[in-house]
Amino acid sequence: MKARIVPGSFNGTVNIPPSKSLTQRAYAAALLYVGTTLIHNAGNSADEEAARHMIQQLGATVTGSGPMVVTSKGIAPVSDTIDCGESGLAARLFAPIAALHNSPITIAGHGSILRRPMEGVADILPLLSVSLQGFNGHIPFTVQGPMQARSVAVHTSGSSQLLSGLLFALCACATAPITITVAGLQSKPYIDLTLDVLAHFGRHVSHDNYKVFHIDPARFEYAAHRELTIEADWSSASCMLVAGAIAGEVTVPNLFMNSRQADRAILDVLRTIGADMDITDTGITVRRSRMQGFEFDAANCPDLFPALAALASFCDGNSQVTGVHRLFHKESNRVESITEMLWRYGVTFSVEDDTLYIEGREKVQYSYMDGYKDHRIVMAAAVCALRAKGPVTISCADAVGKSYPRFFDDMRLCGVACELLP
Ligand SMILES: O=C(O)C1=C[C@@H](OP(=O)(O)O)[C@@H](O)[C@H](O)C1
Ligand SMILES: C=C(OP(=O)(O)O)C(=O)O
Repeated sequence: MKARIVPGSFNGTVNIPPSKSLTQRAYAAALLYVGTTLIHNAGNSADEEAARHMIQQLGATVTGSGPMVVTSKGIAPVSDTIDCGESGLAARLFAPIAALHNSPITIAGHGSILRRPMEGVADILPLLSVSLQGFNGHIPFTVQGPMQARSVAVHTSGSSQLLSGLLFALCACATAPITITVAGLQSKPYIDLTLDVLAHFGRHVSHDNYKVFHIDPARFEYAAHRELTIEADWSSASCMLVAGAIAGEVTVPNLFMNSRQADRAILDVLRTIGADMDITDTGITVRRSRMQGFEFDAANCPDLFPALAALASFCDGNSQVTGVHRLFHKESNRVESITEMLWRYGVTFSVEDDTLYIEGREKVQYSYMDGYKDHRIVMAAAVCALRAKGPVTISCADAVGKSYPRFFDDMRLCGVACELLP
């Protein structure tokens, strides 16, 4: 599917969907801890639905059309394959979790996840007595436990997601104190989210400055009342806030300002560049204004890169976004997809070492955009289109379903003339 967007103003109120990172973690926790868990405001993007199906394949019952009611007796697989869809987090979260069980379970998926490296899996899981079959560095592969909890050392420079999976799995099977020693951790806020969800379920894990994580079952508490509400998604919000900042006025009522989500950092960027912004009890409003070029290190919030590239394209002067090395193994190679987007829009940019340099301008060229089958590229390209010199067509527009299925509906609600074409 393609999206054809006519440039124009973006004005309105947008209710941002639930955080997919938190929804996926909530499903993992609800599976692991025996009993019933109520998840309010769970998201329904493709990645969240993949996580929901995975816990069902691992034996949980999920019912409910409002709050999700998850009932679990622990891991009791009803299938020998669990399917992560295209979700990197679901693959890396549920591979160690599936390995808690003694039957062979294959982690399958489709699309871009088949190319994304599953770094650490072959180094770590066998040390925990998990056997691996058919592992060639990528999905699909088969794990067979039961995992034996032991202290391990993990190198995580590519992705933090396997560490999240290990934290969930080791908290579920540790019977004595153990440690996970971590080198090269990036995307630290995502580990904070993991620790927050574990703590919500009574599994308190401490760490020494993200280098050594201490899991001590003596510190665990029984979480009798298990209910949690998923915050709105700052990653999805970042695109809408940038759209307001460059093309009109947007109000987002449902964001949690003290969130620990990585992409809440968009707020710091908007403040730094002098965006016209009000934050009140009822939400955050951002209006189009002149904004200064900025310098920002996005290594810990890599999903912000596409939206930041869109924002920088309309700031005065030059901007620098560091952390390019975090972009190679996402749904697309985002160094390639972001720079191609900038190039097609006629924006002057360069990549030097780990930094993307962008020179802002008043308007961008209109063009045919390759969405790279990557939700964040499609959304960033759609936002830039608001300030193009003519209509823009973006391929693979349906990719937005991975995190923000209503993205184009919300654009239309904000007055954007946007057509979806086969
Ligand atoms: O744990 C998570 O929810 C995520 C962690 C990040 O990945 P990396 O740890 O691979 O950077 C992020 O890019 C991804 O979209 C979601
Ligand atoms: C990279 C992303 O997700 P994941 O790694 O979970 O597929 C993303 O949402 O941008």
